[in-house]
Amino acid sequence: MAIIEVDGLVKRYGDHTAVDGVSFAVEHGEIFGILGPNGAGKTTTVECIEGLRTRDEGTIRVCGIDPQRDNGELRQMLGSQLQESELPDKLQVGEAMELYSSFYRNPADWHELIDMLNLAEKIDTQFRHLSGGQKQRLSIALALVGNPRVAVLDELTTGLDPQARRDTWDLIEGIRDRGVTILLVTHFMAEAERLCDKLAVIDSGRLVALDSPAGLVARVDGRQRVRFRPSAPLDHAVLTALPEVTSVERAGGQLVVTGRGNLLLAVTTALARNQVVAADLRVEQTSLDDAFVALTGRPIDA
Ligand SMILES: Nc1ncnc2c1ncn2[C@@H]1O[C@H](COP(=O)(O)OP(=O)(O)OP(=O)(O)O)[C@@H](O)[C@H]1O
Repeated sequence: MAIIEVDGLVKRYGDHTAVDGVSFAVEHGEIFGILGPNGAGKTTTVECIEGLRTRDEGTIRVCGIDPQRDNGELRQMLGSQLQESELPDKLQVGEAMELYSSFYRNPADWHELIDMLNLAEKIDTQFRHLSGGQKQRLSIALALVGNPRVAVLDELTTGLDPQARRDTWDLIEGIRDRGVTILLVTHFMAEAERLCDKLAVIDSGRLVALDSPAGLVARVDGRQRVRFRPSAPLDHAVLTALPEVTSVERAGGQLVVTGRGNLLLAVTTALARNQVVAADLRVEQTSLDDAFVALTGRPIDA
């Protein structure tokens, strides 16, 4: 059963159409990712879902509620991650949890949440003295304190170091296991691939694909990359002439050959014929990054 339904969403800022006819449905219990480059319209989309922005066209339902019509009821169902600037510097962790609990009819046991998020030792610590990772964990705790059916997490792991990011991913999976549906905004491929059951890929305000990470990769499957360091200068035409090869690029001292079929055999045979040895040879399979490039024509961070 769909817990969030977005149909033909349009949002304009003056002459600029930030979201241009986006439609998707999020099923109960999913981790649903909205993936796209900076400025694609991801935050605008989720803020329309959260009832924080007024849409220009289309319909939205969250647990059957129109966010624009019944915002009070929506607040009881939906937990939003706070932006860092929204908490006063001197507010202590325990005080923040107590305050936010008071906003809800049926709050969670915040002490239990604080334990789960590994913040028990920080209950008396002021917000300004928390590390980046601790602030993120507190913002997740605050998003969950109302016992929401849906949690919206926007750029959750931006600014975290790799270990804190992986810890946060484990945490998100734990929250989903408690039955909370998660709407996750991200521009990290690894995060999308690791966490999301389904992804809406948004580019320039439009939905360009709606699929599981594996489904997106499968669309461009069959494409491979062979990467190596040639032992001697090599005319690229030797490789581009091969029917298996679609492109040859230089990356530092390496050559990156993209293609299909038995690419490895074709490339190594051509190199041997030209008395070139391939050092540090690696074969890379298609990733979500490749799928994104195939869908939008450019890498996500371009
Ligand atoms: N309040 C606003 N007024 C005018 N333009 C806005 C406003 N908010 C966003 N925009 C513009 O709308 C477009 C979409 O912005 P949005 O923040 O939704 O993108 P995003 O995909 O979340 O980007 P990011 O990853 O950088 O946060 C951008 O071009 C942005 O500059």
